[in-house]
Amino acid sequence: MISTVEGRLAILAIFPISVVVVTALGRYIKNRQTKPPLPPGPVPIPLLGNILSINTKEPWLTYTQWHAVYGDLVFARILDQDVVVINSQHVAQALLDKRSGIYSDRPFIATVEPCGWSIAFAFTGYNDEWRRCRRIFQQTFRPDSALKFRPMQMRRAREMIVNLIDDPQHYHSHFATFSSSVGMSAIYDYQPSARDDPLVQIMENALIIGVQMVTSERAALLKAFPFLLKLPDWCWGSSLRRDLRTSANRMREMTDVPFRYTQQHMADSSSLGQLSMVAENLRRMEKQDEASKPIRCPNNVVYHSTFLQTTSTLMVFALAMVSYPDVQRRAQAEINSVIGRDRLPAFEDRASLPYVESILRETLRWQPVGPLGVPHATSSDDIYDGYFIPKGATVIYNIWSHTMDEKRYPDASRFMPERFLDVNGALTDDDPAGYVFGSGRRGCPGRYTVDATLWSAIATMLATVEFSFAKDDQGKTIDFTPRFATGFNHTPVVFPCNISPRSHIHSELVDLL
Ligand code: HEM
Repeated sequence: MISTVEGRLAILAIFPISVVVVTALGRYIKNRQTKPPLPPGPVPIPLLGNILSINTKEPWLTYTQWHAVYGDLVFARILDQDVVVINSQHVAQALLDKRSGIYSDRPFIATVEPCGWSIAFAFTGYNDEWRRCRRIFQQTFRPDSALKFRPMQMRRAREMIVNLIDDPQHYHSHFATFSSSVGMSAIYDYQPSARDDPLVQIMENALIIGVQMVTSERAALLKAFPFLLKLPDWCWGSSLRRDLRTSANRMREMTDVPFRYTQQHMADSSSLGQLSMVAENLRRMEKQDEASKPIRCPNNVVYHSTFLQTTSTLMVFALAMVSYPDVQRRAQAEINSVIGRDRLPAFEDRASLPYVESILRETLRWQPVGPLGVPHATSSDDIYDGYFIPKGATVIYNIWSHTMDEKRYPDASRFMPERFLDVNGALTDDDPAGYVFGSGRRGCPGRYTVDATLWSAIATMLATVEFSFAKDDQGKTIDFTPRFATGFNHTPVVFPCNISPRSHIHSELVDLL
């Protein structure tokens, strides 16, 4: 009898359980039927996802291999994070540009806050704070407004030549001084000294460590194992925490010191600060009585971008000139025939120097300094080309895969500016600026400024100096294999290089620089 009652209870219990199971099963089947599949990609392993198959030092190489196997849109997992890799310019335009309302957020990067980069608006989510910062930035750096920097950019480029001729061995340092002096002038109206400037050093020290910390792969590690932030200094594995702390302190210094400089100099002189971004905005805010926070936020990233990206691009240029002397000779011949030898290139000559222009394009393509740009994130679910892209996915734009696309750029690992010229020597429509600066609403707002900065430096260097392989004490060429520092940036490590003034650059001309 008892067993019959239990049996009836069991039958009664089975009913609600079956309802739950059937409903869940129904939902699962419905989801499978209504939700399209995720984009193709490598099979993840439990908990770790695909992290073990990613080259964490140069992830763009892995993503480019995936491109060959899975196509233009690849889905992967880094630990518990959904990741979508965009491998074609066409897909980047379709998603980052045309659907920018969905694709303009930034992912949570666990290292950004602890390493002091949260004030950099490049990492801010797609929100009102970002809009405010971006507006401030655009007011100073939009194409027509950026024109005002041109005389300063050219002046700085010529100063760099004097340094290069004077002290060629430290060419990297002169590139860095040039890049930061353009940035410091544009942001703070600060004029760094030609060498060992204290503010430039503060900036360099802060960035060098920060860029290693904010890569998606390192951030995923901290997100998955947040206890790494709590480890005591003596414990194995605490180096991440120590590096983050050092970075945060240096970032604070890097934000405050030059900002105070501009405030001080605006107070001392009414003429100073007229052209810089901070000064322009301080003035605007004095009138509008706004809080000062939005002024500060874009500064760090401008430092980062002008300093690291510009310096890295000039390093790529120097590497190309040493490795491909024919290219250098052809560019110098163009400059000689268009400008002559008695004066230096000016922005007005730009349109008449297509080969120099093609060198700038090839420099951006050959070794892109930001091969993965800055990651985006989706703010809602999306369906593209029959594939489901979930809300909250990190979206990585793999710029490297375009630059190395053998169909578009045959012999892609070779530095070949001619690929951007047609049979008549005129520039083609293919300009890597269309992808190396990212895409959509978060695309690089500094691109017009940096385009002029790079052109002024490259054209002036080609007109005045000669890059060649360095020689040892016995006069033998020092051969080397290029090495690259990686992290957020991809930048050539300093290599042996000889820089000498071109034969017609005599001392009087140098004095005129
Ligand atoms: C060769 C030099 C440079 C390269 C290759 C470069 C490239 C990029 C890329 C790929 C992005 C991410 C775009 C995206 O999310 O889709 C970016 C963002 C950004 N860049 Fe640049 N950049 C360079 C120089 C500069 C300069 C000189 C400035 C400042 C004057 C600058 C300011 C910024 C800012 C503020 C952002 C963040 C935009 C946002 O999140 O809304 N960049 N840059």
